[in-house]
Amino acid sequence: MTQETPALIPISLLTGFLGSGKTTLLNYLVAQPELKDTLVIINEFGEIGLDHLLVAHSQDDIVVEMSSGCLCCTIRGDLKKTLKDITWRFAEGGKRKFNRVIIETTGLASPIPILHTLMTDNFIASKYRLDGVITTIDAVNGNQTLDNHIEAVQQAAVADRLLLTKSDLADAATLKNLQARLAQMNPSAEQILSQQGQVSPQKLLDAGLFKATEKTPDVERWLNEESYAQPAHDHHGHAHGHHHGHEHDHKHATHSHEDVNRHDDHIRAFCFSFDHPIEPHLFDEWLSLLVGFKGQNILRIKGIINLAGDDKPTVIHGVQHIFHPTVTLPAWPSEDRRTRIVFITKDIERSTIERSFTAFMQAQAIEQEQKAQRAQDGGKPSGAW
Ligand SMILES: Nc1nc2c(ncn2[C@@H]2O[C@H](COP(=O)(O)OP(=O)(O)OP(=O)(O)O)[C@@H](O)[C@H]2O)c(=O)[nH]1
Repeated sequence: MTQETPALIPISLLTGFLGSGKTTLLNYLVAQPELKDTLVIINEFGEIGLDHLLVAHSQDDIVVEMSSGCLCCTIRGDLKKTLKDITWRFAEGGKRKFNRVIIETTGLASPIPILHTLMTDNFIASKYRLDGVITTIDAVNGNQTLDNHIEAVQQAAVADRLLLTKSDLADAATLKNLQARLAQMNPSAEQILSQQGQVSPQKLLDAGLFKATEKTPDVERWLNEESYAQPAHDHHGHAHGHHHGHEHDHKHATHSHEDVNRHDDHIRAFCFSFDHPIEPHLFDEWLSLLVGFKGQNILRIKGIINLAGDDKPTVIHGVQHIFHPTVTLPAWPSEDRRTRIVFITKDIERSTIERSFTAFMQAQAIEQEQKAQRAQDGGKPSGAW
């Protein structure tokens, strides 16, 4: 299924733990000329709409307050309704007044349910596309927050951009430690340092497959598979895996409390490549099985797939068991026709996924051999049965 998505309104999801600088960032961003046509949707938590006032103050006609409480719990209906309403509430003379949306989520929750809503709701998909997830991490308290809150780990793991805030306050060693830790958890997300929310909007926006201004998707940048390590090559037809976050790293973790079982010690980030085209039905079966059994623990999966019988690449993008509708790209972005899939998982080792993939690819090899044999036999019954 081909999707020409550039006309859809990009949505950036802004997440980050309590006090990590989301509002400060938003206040800066909405004042930038590049974002003058941006509508901000803010989740209110608690009775005092401080965030709302702050942002409303800077650009009061573009803020929608979602006041029904925690975005995570009430998201599906509310977010859908809000995204529907704003297309006419913020229109003039039949023309929409915004061309981009930022949703700020509450700092206490995992952004995953929101991602699911954005990826799967038919109405939302007909008008909007997910541009990317921006996660703010407090450079001073980030390490501690990651230690103590699984939500913060989830926020970092699903990010496309990691904005390290308060870098003016952090000492160099703490910052370095945090950066290394985040790179291990989510190698492909670009890390950007900021002070008082100041950051070039271009660094945060257009983080998805499509850019607002260009028709051709930038799949290489989106997948950023190189960040997962250099390919070790073999030609034996199984998956080549590259990974971050193996046991070795635990022992040498730059963490002062060896007894603390850090949430992100459970996170793995790795990449597979596969040289040969894959039979579509086997790929579907493999993915369904994997997601069926392990979906909860797959924080993010992105890939470009070479399906047998199709000269165009297929792009997959999932968060847990929920997948964005498959996109077929108009062409391969380069000469490299390998299937490449990147994973960020919790409590799933690379070897588990590699084994399951290899098993399916062995099934494919057998299937192909049988097909070739049948062709050679000229369709004669084999007599074996
Ligand atoms: N020194 C310094 N302070 C910052 C920076 N960014 C944010 N702050 C301060 O940190 C505090 C929290 O920032 P907010 O922007 O309110 O954080 P938030 O993520 O919106 O917080 P919640 O809405 O509670 O989740 C505020 O007092 C900010 O002024 C920064 O880069 N440097």
